[in-house]
Amino acid sequence: MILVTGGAGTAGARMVGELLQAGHEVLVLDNFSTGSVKALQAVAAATGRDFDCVKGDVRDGAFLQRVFRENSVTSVVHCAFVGGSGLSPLERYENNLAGTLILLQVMDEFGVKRLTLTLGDADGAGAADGSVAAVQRMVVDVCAADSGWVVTFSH
Ligand SMILES: O=c1ccn([C@@H]2O[C@H](COP(=O)(O)OP(=O)(O)O[C@H]3O[C@H](CO)[C@H](O)[C@H](O)[C@H]3O)[C@@H](O)[C@H]2O)c(=O)[nH]1
Repeated sequence: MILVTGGAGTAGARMVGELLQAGHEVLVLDNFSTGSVKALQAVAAATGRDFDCVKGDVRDGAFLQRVFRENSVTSVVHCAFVGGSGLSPLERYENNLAGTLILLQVMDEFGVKRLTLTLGDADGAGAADGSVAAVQRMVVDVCAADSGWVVTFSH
C-alpha cells in the first residue's frame, strides 16, 4: 500500500489518480488545511477505484506511528507541502521541513524507506521557498548515510 500525504491537494490528488490507475492500493493522509474531500471524490469517480483516507497531520509523530502500525505501508508519496505568500517563513518551514523530518523518522522506525517527494515545478512557488531546498538537503543527507533509502524527486 502506498501512503500519499497531502493526497487531497492539487498535486496529491493527481498522484492518487495515477497510482490507482496503475493498480496500486492507496491510503491518503491529509490534514485538509487546503485539500478537499471533493478532490478525493473526483479521483474516485474518475478511476472507479476505492481507497481509504485518514485525517491527520504529518507533524504528529504519534498519529503517523499509528498509521504505519495499522496499515501495510510499503512506500510513501509525500505531497503535504505548503507554498504561496499567505504563510510566514516560520509556518512554511514548520509544515515543510518539520513535517518531512517527522515523516522520515517514522518511516525509518518502521523500515519503510521508499519515498517520492512532490516538491513542485522548478520555477514554481515552491522553488523560491528555502524550506523546499532545506527538505531536499535533509533527504540527500539521510540517503548518503543509509543506502537503504530509495528516494525520488517528482513534480
Ligand atoms: O502539514 C500539512 C500541510 C498540507 N497538507 C495538505 O497537503 C496538500 C497540499 O496541497 P495544495 O493543493 O495546497 O498544494 P499543491 O499540491 O497545489 O502545491 C503544494 O505542493 C507543490 C508541490 O507539488 C508546491 O510545493 C506548492 O508550493 C505547494 O503549495 C493539501 O491537501 C493540504 O491539506 C497536509 O496534509 N499537511
